[in-house]
Amino acid sequence: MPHPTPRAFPATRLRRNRASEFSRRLVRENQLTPDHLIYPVFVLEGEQQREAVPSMPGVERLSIDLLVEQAAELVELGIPAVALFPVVSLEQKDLSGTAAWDPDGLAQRAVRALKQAQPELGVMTDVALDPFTTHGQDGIIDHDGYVLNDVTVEALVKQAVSHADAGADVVAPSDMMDGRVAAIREALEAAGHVNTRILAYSAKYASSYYGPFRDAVGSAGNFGKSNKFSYQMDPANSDEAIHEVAMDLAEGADMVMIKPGMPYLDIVHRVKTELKAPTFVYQVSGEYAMHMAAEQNGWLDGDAVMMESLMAMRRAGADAILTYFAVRAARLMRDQRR
Ligand SMILES: NCc1[nH]cc(CCC(=O)O)c1CC(=O)O
Ligand SMILES: [Mg+2]
Repeated sequence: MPHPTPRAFPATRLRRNRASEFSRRLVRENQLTPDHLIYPVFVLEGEQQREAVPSMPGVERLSIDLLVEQAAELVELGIPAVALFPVVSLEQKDLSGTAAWDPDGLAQRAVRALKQAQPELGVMTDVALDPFTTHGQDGIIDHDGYVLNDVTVEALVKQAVSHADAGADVVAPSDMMDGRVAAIREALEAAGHVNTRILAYSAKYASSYYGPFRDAVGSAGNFGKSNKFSYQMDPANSDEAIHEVAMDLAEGADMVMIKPGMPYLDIVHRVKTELKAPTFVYQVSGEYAMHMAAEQNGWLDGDAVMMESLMAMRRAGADAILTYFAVRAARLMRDQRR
């Protein structure tokens, strides 16, 4: 599209507005504030437990008591929500991930503790079986290791309802089974949870950028050399993402997610412009790890590329961003306002 009133140089000098900070601010087309951030956290059993994740410098797994302390800072910083990822021991895992819908499971207890301590902080839960299966797949497998769709959906429904029963504000199926949003929505309605939001990981790609996350939740070891190609999307596809998102919206999703982030911003842009629904993006563990590695080597300015990467997601059309940088970015924004 040509500019509606094309004018020639020197009547137009595009550098004029860039000449001062005040005019750069006035013509800035996109904003990034703490309102746009969601903080993913890894939850551990026990008390006063804090474990570093080596492939994610600066990220720690926390026991519920320490997570509750962290939640106070999130509220103070103006971050609207957390996304919980439980880390359970191998003894609690089995072939079908039955610990996932235990009403007193780690995620369910974490939800209750957070909602009690910080009622205004939105709590999102991950609906998928991978933290709870011995094989590390997101669903229940047959003898050949194929993840069974409809059997898995039944398990996911139990998991999602148990999260809502515990007080989760948003359940976020990240499993990529077909039909799970409709099934979860129906069960939530039947259970009276009419305002529980569903954030559907609608276009989740079979990405190698998830490596550090699998270290963090301890699903990597069991997972070994297998992959998730039979349910997560092929990175070569883009129309298919529109199809996935449209279906999840039709099934009752309130918000949709594109994942990973920076390598998939074309998808974020298409989804937002074509479907016009609340569109979130996940800056995943591998993206975080790359930024941190470059920063620690002195190769990139960490704060600057962090903010640039987040703004790029906003510019592409993301309404909110799940990012391990949420706290660091919100602290930086607070300090810059002072
Ligand atoms: N349900 C699995 C899940 N939920 C979030 C992530 C990745 C998040 C990240 O890399 O930060 C994954 C990884 C996977 O599909 O194996
Ligand atoms: Mg789908």
